[in-house]
Amino acid sequence: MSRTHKRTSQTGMGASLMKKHFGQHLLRNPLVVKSIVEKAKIKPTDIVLEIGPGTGNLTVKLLEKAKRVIAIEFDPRMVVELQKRMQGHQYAKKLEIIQGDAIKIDFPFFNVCVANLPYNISSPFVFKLLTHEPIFRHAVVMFQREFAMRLIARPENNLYCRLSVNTQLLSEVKHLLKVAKNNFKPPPKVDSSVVMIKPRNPRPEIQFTEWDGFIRLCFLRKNKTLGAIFKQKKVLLMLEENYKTYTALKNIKIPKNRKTMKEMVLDVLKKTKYSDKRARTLDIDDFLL
Ligand SMILES: C[S@@+](CC[C@H](N)C(=O)[O-])C[C@H]1O[C@@H](n2cnc3c(N)ncnc32)[C@H](O)[C@@H]1O
Repeated sequence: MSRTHKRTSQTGMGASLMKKHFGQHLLRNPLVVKSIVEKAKIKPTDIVLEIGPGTGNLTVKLLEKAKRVIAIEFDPRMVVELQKRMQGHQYAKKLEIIQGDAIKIDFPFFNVCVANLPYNISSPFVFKLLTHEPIFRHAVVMFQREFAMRLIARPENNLYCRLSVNTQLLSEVKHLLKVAKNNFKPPPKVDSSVVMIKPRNPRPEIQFTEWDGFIRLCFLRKNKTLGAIFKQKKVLLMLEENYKTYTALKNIKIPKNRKTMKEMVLDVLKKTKYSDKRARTLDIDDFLL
């Protein structure tokens, strides 16, 4: 049933065992657990990937619906707690626990992902989901409320940012549920939200690392126009560096007659008349032009 990265199954885990840096805020309201599992729309043939099962509050409910659950848990003590809970459980055989860091481990094949996530890994986790192959059906994930709002923010909204653009480019993202902090033990400092991330299938044909580097620069100064941002030498150098790192990483040969990033970006800005626009006002399709 388990291993370390290392795959290795409600306990009364004492508060003293909770590790702050692991973001261990366990769901204590069964109604919230039920609602998350319902929203995940799991089919009996599904393989579910759960990130951060903790003591298994969500896990046991996922096991009732899925063909298999693969759970990745970083904290070895939580793994032990979960194994204890699963001893003699009717669905113990359907569960596989992998002990390790969900950000570093290659995900196994799955159809649906469910996670009450430790908030400190939200950004790298979303990035990993959005670029994951093969494309899965959807993910239902609990985030800190403000992070969730950034994922779904639209142009002109204060929270609209690089994360919103990347997420909405690669997925349909929907707010599902507000979860107040008193539903957790111990309660976190802020409220949370559950979000559905449904990857676009097929995925838009972009080179993500390069694209992300470009979007990062567009949002570098929220109140500056794109023209002003891309006039800066420093920014153009960063673009060029991004491009070189990317091509080296992917072993791509740089064509001799290629335009420099400066030429390319200034061309696009001129053609699209975006020089006077600010990134916070542009929708995904505008960036794709
Ligand atoms: C917010 S708790 C959720 C626990 C449980 N799913 C629940 O809802 O009650 C987050 C869990 O993720 C685990 N965790 C923290 N960082 C992790 C990482 N990088 N990879 C996998 N699990 C991690 C924590 O140890 C903890 O068990």
